[in-house]
Amino acid sequence: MEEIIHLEGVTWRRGELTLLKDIDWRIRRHEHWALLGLNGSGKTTLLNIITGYYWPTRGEVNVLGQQFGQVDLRELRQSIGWVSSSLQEKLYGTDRTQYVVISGKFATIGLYENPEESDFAKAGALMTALGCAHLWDREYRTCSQGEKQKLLIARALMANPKLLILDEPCNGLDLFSRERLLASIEDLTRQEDMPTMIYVTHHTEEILPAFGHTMLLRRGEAFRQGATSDVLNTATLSEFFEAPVVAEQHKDRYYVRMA
Ligand SMILES: Nc1ncnc2c1ncn2[C@@H]1O[C@H](COP(=O)(O)OP(=O)(O)OP(=O)(O)O)[C@@H](O)[C@H]1O
Repeated sequence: MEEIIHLEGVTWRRGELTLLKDIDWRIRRHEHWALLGLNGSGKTTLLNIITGYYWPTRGEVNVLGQQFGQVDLRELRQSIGWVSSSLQEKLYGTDRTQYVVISGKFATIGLYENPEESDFAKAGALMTALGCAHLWDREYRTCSQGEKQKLLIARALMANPKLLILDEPCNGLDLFSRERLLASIEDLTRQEDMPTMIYVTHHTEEILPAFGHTMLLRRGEAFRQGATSDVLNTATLSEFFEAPVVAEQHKDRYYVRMA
């Protein structure tokens, strides 16, 4: 399966409102994408379409080679990891972090199955890869926001997803926690057997070089999409934000300021 996502003409209406309009999007395997848009631009709505929680009013949705309408969505969702802050609130604060991670294999909040030796080994390896192995026996509630995000990514990877959605993972992080989390994500993208990733954000500077493609979403429309280096420039972003901005490149990342 070479295509991870293939959307054609996806439109989603709610009453009088058109919240997504004619979205075409094609993501190939191992092609990591950034999805950039301001508040209310439709990012979460689009993710809900991809994960089958919303049904498009019009258009075709094919995810992981499966055409929606002919697929068991619960089964498909087992191959998609969606890391978002809303999950953080649902987890049990008193659980040890190792169980928070391992329970990702079973997609449960709390661990009710007997994990195997290999599950502990895998959780340990993932936590090491994300730089949070030292938290192994800690209560989840005692971890910082940045640490929790790393644990949630490890948790999502326990299920061997083919698609990993990182939904604004740096929200609420200070500059240094953010950079530590981004460095861990960058490390992951370099490892073999990692899923194709979609990184959702409001901020261009969070888009790592590994996210070689970017879609700009504005008022439910795909304003521009393509190679990140072609999309994140002063002219395109000024038009996109409808405000004069300057995009500056520093170490293969793009920083935007008001002109
Ligand atoms: N079920 C719904 N019914 C009506 N309107 C909705 C529904 N879900 C989302 N919206 C509206 O659709 C628009 C896009 O919302 P969405 O949450 O997808 O944006 P977003 O890009 O994820 O925003 P943010 O960055 O703030 O999370 C918003 O105006 C929102 O109020």
